Amino acid sequence: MQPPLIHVAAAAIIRPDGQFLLASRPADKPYAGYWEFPGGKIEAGESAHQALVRELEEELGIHITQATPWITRTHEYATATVVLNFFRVTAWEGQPHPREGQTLSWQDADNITVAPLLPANSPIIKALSLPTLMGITQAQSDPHGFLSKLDSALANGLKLIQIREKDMPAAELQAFTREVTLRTHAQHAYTIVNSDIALALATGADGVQLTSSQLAQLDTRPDLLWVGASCHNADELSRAAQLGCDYALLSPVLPTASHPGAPTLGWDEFTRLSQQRSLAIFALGGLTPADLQTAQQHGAHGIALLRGAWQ
Ligand SMILES: Nc1nc2c([nH]c(=O)n2[C@H]2C[C@H](O)[C@@H](COP(=O)(O)OP(=O)(O)OP(=O)(O)O)O2)c(=O)[nH]1
Ligand SMILES: [Mg+2]
Repeated sequence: MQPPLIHVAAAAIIRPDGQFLLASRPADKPYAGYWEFPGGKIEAGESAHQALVRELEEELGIHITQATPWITRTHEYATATVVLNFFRVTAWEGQPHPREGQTLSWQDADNITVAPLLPANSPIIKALSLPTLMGITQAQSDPHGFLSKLDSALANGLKLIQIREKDMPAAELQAFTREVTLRTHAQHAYTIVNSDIALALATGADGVQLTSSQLAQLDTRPDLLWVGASCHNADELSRAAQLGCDYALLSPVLPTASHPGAPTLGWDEFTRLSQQRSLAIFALGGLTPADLQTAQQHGAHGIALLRGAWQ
């Protein structure tokens, strides 16, 4: 017999300081004492968002006013398969308080102090430590000048850099990657290297961004903290999820200066493609920092910027 399929809506309730709320499951429920994201089962006739609003009123006495769809993970427990629809909740009315005998705790993704977590939740905690804004380097014409732009961007809070310098000679790229990594690490930020796994490993960078052709060829996830993939369609997104990537860049969302007139996804297609995905998705293509909220409203984890990150 197939185990029953249970659909759940759950919330990463995120404060402006980045801390999020976990709750310990009350004594009368399965997995009592385990820590979870507040939420619960979607009832017949409800959307995931409606279920989330209801559950957070019932469990925490808050009324949420800003919730964006985020990551969907399926987990097989012994007695049921659970489809968890996670949302990022960033605005609410009222103070969260335990209404069902739970214990509540605000936590940092990098330093979880409660245990045990529900087994399905570790990838979600990891995704909470993934910054929402990625800057893709544009250094080829002037690597030295670029480093001072990088320093300003880091000083302004940029936490995720992707090095993508297709035309830089290998020796120069290696030195550049080491330099960028030193500077990002000094600011507790991450460096991702485009496509070159060996370079990422050799330079102490934090991750690799796989191209679509690498995605098709690799059969194991590279051994780095962050593995992302460049995706343009549903098949590539599925492949990235299968390989265990943490995130995908989905592009091109809007027209770009570099490819005028080229076909774009637009936000509707972006939403359709990114729905029900088990990994975080960044929108890329023709965006500015002001598009972050729009992207998240359409199901993105965040946005990736080329020139817009360095102005
Ligand atoms: N709320 C929540 N449930 C999770 C998480 N991770 C995870 O695997 N689950 C599983 C545990 C449960 O099997 C299911 C959620 O069901 P629940 O017991 O919270 O449902 P509910 O609030 O509607 O409770 P009930 O009234 O039906 O007892 O999803 C999570 O982070 N939050
Ligand atoms: Mg619940």
